[in-house]
Amino acid sequence: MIEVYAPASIGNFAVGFDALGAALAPIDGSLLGDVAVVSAAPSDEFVCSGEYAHKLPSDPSENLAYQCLVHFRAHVAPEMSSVKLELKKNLPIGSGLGSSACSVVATFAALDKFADTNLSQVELIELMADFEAIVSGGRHYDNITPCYLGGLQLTGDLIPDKSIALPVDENWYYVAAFPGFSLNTAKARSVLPKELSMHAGVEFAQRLSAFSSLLLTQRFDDALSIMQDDIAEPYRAPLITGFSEAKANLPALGAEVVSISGAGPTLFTVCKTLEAAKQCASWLENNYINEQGFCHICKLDNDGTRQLTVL
Ligand SMILES: Nc1ncnc2c1ncn2[C@@H]1O[C@H](COP(=O)(O)OP(=O)(O)OP(=O)(O)O)[C@@H](O)[C@H]1O
Ligand SMILES: N[C@@H](CCO)C(=O)O
Repeated sequence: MIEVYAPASIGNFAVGFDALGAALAPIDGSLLGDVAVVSAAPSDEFVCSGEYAHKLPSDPSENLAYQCLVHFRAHVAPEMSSVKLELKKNLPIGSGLGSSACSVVATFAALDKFADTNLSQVELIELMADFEAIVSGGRHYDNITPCYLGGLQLTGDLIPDKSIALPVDENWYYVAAFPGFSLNTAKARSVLPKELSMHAGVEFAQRLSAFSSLLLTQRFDDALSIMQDDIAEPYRAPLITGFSEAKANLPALGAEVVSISGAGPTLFTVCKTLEAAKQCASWLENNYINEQGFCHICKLDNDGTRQLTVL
């Protein structure tokens, strides 16, 4: 039996729309992500379990994880024996935490291990991106690659090996708050302008390249000073109840950055101290999340997708 865990991720990471993503690890040691379990079976079987399984279509053919199994058998490992695939759906749907990416990455990584196909990093990333695009309203790598590789990833189709890891200040904390309602990624992409002005495009390129260079030269405070989302946030903030209020209140509590995680509605902050992170988490728990929501103080998950057990 192969059991693989795939962590939640923050797509865009404020300055890198569709181009930056960061994997999250709650500091309390809990796992924030999906798990795929693959084991030999007399015939193919799919089970979806976990806290959010009931939010997914009951028909296996509509579940991305099962679709990955069908594709893998047809196009990657036709000789693979029959398997039981269990997806433990531990991330909320439409959360802004890379939920569909977690299911896809965990499933393909588990199948690659089980079938001993030893796909390359690029082969796996391309497979994963193909499937995540089915439901996300566009092909983007900024959940897939941080989820798979861990850390903060500068990622895209034109990038060598599809992704480059960037360093961050290891002292940074990330508070991720899922408010308890969903926002469909495809809907959140539909409200974005189809084109950028020359000025906006140049400024986006300047901001992203400067941010990346400042991280690579360990100028972390300077990187934080330009970490803002001028591309998606202005159009998506109105879709997220409470976001503007959080953005107005959290800096006074020590949030260096407040931005939308991926396509939302989860928001995240970057804090330099644990005390500031705790203050922000407390405010968010009292003002941003409902009874279905949650808030985690995190560090980056530098391990990415990994096996939990091999039996
Ligand atoms: N295993 C799966 N995990 C997540 N979504 C799935 C899965 N299988 C099918 N879906 C469908 O894909 C769509 C996911 O849409 P969307 O991309 O908005 O959310 P998400 O990927 O779950 O969240 P996130 O904003 O964190 O990326 C939903 O309609 C959901 O029903
Ligand atoms: N980068 C994509 C998805 C991130 O989760 C978006 O913002 O639509």
